[in-house]
Amino acid sequence: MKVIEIEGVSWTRNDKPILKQVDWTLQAGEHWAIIGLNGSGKTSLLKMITGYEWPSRGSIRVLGHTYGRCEIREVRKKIGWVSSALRDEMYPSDTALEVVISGKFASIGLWDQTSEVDRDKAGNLLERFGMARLKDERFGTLSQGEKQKVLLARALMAEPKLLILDEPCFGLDIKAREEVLTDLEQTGRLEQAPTMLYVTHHIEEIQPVFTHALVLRDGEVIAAGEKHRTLTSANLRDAFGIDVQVEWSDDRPWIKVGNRVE
Ligand SMILES: Nc1ncnc2c1ncn2[C@@H]1O[C@H](COP(=O)(O)OP(=O)(O)OP(=O)(O)O)[C@@H](O)[C@H]1O
Repeated sequence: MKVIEIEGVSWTRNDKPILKQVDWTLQAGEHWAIIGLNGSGKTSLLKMITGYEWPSRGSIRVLGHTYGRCEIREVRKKIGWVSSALRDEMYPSDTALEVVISGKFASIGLWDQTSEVDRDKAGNLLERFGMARLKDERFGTLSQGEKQKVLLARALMAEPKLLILDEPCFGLDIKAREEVLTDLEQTGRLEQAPTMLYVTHHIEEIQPVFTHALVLRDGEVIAAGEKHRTLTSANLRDAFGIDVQVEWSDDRPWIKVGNRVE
């Protein structure tokens, strides 16, 4: 099954081309990383996938629904969203458990009745990420890394088919970052794992569970496919405009930086 099918998508704002003729298919069973510099169009592509922006040209099909011919709000219920920005959007006085439960309703704060089943499920998700002991702590008092784990559990509460991770490790120290990455690795390997889409400009965050990568430069796809074939020194030099060398270690790519390429 195709999870995302993007055909000939271009997006222009104020005469500025932001996405240029993007073609991309993501099949079930694959987990993708989207790589590109600041301003290369990563967030814009995510907005197309979640239907918050509309392409100037081309077609978008997500989880079998063609945008323009479906109820996008229904599709969004199957898409989980985790970003670093979400850390600041939750109510600091809600407990970690309440924040996780709110994922069921895709709401900020808890406004609906919750059941014993919801509380158990949220508790189990926190436990999966080693956070059970913090379930009654106020969200605002948690560390950045703990908040991000709570937000991952929150996204999984609604059992999404597609999980979008938009720079989830932004602002985390190396220990917290590795903990969140380990949780993602574990999530992607679950039997009922959602398809994961990880957006970053730090390629060393691409865990072994990610199978494919799409490299963007100035709104254009310069490489897309199996990660070892796409995350090459040549492609990343092209994408980043500096001399870089990629080295793989334990199936993770690491980057060494040389001189600027003109
Ligand atoms: N709604 C909009 N109107 C006009 N320009 C926009 C709009 N959204 C994005 N852009 C521009 O499109 C380009 C791509 O932005 P986008 O946020 O998609 O990049 P990005 O790869 O996600 O960058 P970052 O890593 O900094 O988040 C940028 O130059 C940005 O200023």
